[in-house]
Amino acid sequence: MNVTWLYVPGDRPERFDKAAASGADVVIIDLEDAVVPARKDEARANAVAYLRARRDAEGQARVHVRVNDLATGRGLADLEAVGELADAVRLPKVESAAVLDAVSGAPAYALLESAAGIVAAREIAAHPKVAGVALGEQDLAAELAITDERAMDHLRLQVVLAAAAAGLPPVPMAVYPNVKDEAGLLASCLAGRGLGMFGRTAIHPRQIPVIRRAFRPSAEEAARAAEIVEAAERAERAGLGAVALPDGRFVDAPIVARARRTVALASRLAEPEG
Ligand SMILES: CC(C)(COP(=O)(O)OP(=O)(O)OC[C@H]1O[C@@H](n2cnc3c(N)ncnc32)[C@H](O)[C@@H]1OP(=O)(O)O)[C@@H](O)C(=O)NCCC(=O)NCCSC(=O)C[C@H](O)C(=O)O
Ligand SMILES: [Mg+2]
Repeated sequence: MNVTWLYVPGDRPERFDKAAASGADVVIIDLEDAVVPARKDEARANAVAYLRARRDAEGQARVHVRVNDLATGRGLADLEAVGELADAVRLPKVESAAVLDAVSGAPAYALLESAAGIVAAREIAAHPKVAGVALGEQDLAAELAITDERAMDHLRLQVVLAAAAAGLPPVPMAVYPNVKDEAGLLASCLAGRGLGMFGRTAIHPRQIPVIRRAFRPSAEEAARAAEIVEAAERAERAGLGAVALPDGRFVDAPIVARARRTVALASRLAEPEG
């Protein structure tokens, strides 16, 4: 399961390899808002050249491309150019499921970045071409004049629900816009984790380890989960579906399922020793 995605502007090809070596699970070459209109053709050509030249190697980051808005000719031309080469495409400013009918080729991730997009989240998430959804919080905050994090939490939860109801993977958090505020990034990731979000897109390589730390179960959480799994296995051998731990905590099927996920995640995100 991916935890970190790193954006790199399509007109900075000298940074593509740095992004791939950053430790991010996925690199997103951006052709949209990080690129000024005058450089968009060049950015698309850079993305195509990079994708054609890359060699799949063990441990290599996957490469996604954020194309321009599919409601524009430029977005459709981006899709035509990179759709068969990228591991996935990210579609900005999706506001209705209808626009997704144009998608072919790589799996598509829909970005909900406007009031209309949030309102249509359920139908967008349920579209068969959609492999996942995420928010675009900078665009949302600008459109809705949001300055209170609690307001953003309401929007996040709507997308979390739409994704879960459609059977999509958990929703990753949107970019944290200050590349020097690591404490703020960590606190924000922990808050998003509490809303059921998982993983985060980054805009700078230094954000990657902070995001991994935030979504890695703590040693205490991992130990508690392992204890639950062991108790469940003992209960199963005794023919019991529900038991209480010595400290009074109740354990049944959904609690065990969650604990198993935590154990697996702790192992997947374990820091290398030394
Ligand atoms: C934010 C940046 C413009 C900062 O760039 P800069 O000031 O040049 O960074 P540094 O001097 O700290 O760079 C240090 C070294 O790190 C490399 N670097 C920096 N950023 C990246 C990157 N993204 N990928 C790869 N490598 C990177 C530099 O090359 C330096 O390396 P070295 O010279 O060897 O020391 C910049 O980080 C940046 O452009 N970030 C990405 C911006 C972007 O793509 N934005 C689009 C996504 S945002 C979004 O999606 C919002 C959403 O739509 C919404 O609505 O919410
Ligand atoms: Mg945006």
